[in-house]
Amino acid sequence: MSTKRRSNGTNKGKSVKKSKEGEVAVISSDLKDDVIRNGMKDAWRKKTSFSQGGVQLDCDPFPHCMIRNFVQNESFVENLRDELLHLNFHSKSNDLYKFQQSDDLKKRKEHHISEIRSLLFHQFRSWLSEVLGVDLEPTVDISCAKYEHTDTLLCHDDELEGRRVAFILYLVTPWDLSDGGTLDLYNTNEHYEPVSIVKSLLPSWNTLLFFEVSPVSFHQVSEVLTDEKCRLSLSGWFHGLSLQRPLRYTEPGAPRHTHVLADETLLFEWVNETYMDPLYQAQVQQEFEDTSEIRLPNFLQEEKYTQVIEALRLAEIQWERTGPPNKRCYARAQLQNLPSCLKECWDLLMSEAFFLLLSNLTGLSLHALAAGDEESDSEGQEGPTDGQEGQRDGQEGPSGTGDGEDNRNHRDGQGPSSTSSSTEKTPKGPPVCVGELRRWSHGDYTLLHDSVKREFALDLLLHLGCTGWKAEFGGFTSYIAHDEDEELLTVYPEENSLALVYRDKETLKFIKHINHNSVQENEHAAFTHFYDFSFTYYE
Ligand SMILES: O=C(O)CCC(=O)C(=O)O
Ligand SMILES: [Fe+2]
Repeated sequence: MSTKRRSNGTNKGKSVKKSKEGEVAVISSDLKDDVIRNGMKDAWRKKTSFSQGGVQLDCDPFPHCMIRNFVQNESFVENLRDELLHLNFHSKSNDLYKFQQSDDLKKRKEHHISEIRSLLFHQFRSWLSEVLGVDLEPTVDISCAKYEHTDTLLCHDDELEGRRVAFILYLVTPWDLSDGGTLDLYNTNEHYEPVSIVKSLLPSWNTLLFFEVSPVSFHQVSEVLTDEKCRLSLSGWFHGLSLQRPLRYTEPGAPRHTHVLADETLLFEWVNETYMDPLYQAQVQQEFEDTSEIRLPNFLQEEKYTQVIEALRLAEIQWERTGPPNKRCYARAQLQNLPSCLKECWDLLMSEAFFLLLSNLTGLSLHALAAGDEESDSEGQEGPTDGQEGQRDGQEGPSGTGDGEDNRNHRDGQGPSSTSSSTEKTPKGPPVCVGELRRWSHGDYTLLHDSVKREFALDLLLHLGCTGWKAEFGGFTSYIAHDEDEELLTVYPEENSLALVYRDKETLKFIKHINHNSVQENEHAAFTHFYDFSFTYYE
């Protein structure tokens, strides 16, 4: 990446510096034009489209507006870009994003940065306030972001108390669709949940985009695919009275099942006999009780493992895409027409004998015959990885977290079940489980979110078809402590290895976005996706 973009080779030393420092940012003349201002006002009120000069408003799927040549003087923008590139950048990565963020720009004294800050939060804010017919506070909320190869910011709505209008000023060299990094806008369903991308905007030099932050303003920065260019931008929010937010929709939890009565021979046919030895089980249990996690390599017997892999690769499995995209994005096998061998593996994981095996391996009370069942009480157990209290979820695990540090997480922590359930005791019924057979490939992920209950649970992951998979591709399961950025445990895909993790109510998990490296660095097409059986057991 060159920082010398369109630099003027004829200017020299001191004189350049001096003229740079005196350089004033001049806002696009379109924003001083009464016809445009009135046209915009009218269109915004009616939620219709408007286009004149460099200003273009579109209200589908939610109101957003592009202003081309936002700063009139080109050289100012070039110098601003150079100034920004000299800042310190910090790598940011969690469930929702991977990118680099600059030092805080609120108080930076550099000339071009202070100039653009003042232009945005004085001149432009007053134009915006008038056009939108809303009071916008002088609060300065701005940072600089750098997205490079495999960086992304997944589906989110920007909603956070006080944010009223989001803006992004793009400072990119010519950008193509094939470079990735588009700003994708989602439509929403009757529950205000994002459904699919209906518009993709290409970033372009000196173009400012703004949109209203609302319950339906779902968007993402798609993964940057170019490894030659950097997607540089200034972005932030104008603050004002937030729009009314409807109650967040709570998904119905996937139904949980008690064990199925299956012939015990299933267990002996399928599971590596090492794990059937009571002495070995006792050792595993000891380790699990100490660490709340364990990996059991070569879990399926060789013959069964080979059959499963063949079925996964060759058989006709009906995969359905999961959503909504602000929560999850991967393929899930439909159970109705699962090939018999996979159905058998599924039955194994749900069988009474398997519940007993898990009890013996973990010391949890998943079966009446498990030792110590009477006195064991999940509420009293040390949590998996951090020993804190409280998490319960109804679906695949995660619950919301705040990211107070930089406000990029865009979750409000106000899900209907986010606080109340953490101290409640769950009435005990028989042990139950819920499971999925999933396929993971480029672009897939799960995100932390607020709308799930928190509870103690045993997670089981059996990875298949992932030989050659690298951590840098993503696709690993990350366990984190609620309300903290601290990573507690990472489960990397390992071939035919069973991972067991006992989590408490405060432990959340997500699957890291699978990036472009998974396609680019894999010579073997077979490695571009992998599978897992993902089950959760509740005492
Ligand atoms: O850079 C963009 O196009 C959008 C950035 C964004 O959505 C955010 O920072 O919240
Ligand atoms: Fe955003």
